[in-house]
Amino acid sequence: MNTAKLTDVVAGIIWRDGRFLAVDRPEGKAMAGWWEFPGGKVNEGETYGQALARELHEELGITPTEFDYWREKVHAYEHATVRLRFYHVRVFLGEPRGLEGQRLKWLSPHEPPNVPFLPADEEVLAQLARL
Ligand SMILES: Nc1nc2c([nH]c(=O)n2[C@H]2C[C@H](O)[C@@H](COP(=O)(O)OP(=O)(O)OP(=O)(O)O)O2)c(=O)[nH]1
Ligand SMILES: [Mg+2]
Repeated sequence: MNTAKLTDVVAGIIWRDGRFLAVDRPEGKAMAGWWEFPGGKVNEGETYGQALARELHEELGITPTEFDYWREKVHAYEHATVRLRFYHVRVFLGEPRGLEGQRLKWLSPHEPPNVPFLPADEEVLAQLARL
């Protein structure tokens, strides 16, 4: 694995009433049509927490106020290897909206998602179901 090309990504598992928020990747993005946890690439000079707050604000218009780091997942796609850092977001301000044209779904961790999640997320979903 070429770690020189590792892309740091943060993603939020945003909880409400026992469900978490899934979004799809809109047309025009790499891997459009796949579903994921909201988030994105960490910018230079940013902490992970700052990156998470910025991405959730840009993509959903919410401000996370209580979140905890959960786990990491490294996955090699053809175009890049990503290091995903997942955070449980328990409290946030605002009502999530798909500001980049994403569709939103609140999913139970104990039911099959019935939408195609990005390959890196499959094992993460399986672990969520066991929490
Ligand atoms: N946000 C997010 N990205 C994921 C997940 N699983 C997964 O493999 N990825 C990958 C897809 C992308 O290669 C990368 C995230 O990059 P991105 O394109 O969404 O980054 P971004 O939001 O900063 O978007 P952009 O400004 O670069 O368009 O991580 C996930 O659950 N959430
Ligand atoms: Mg993103």
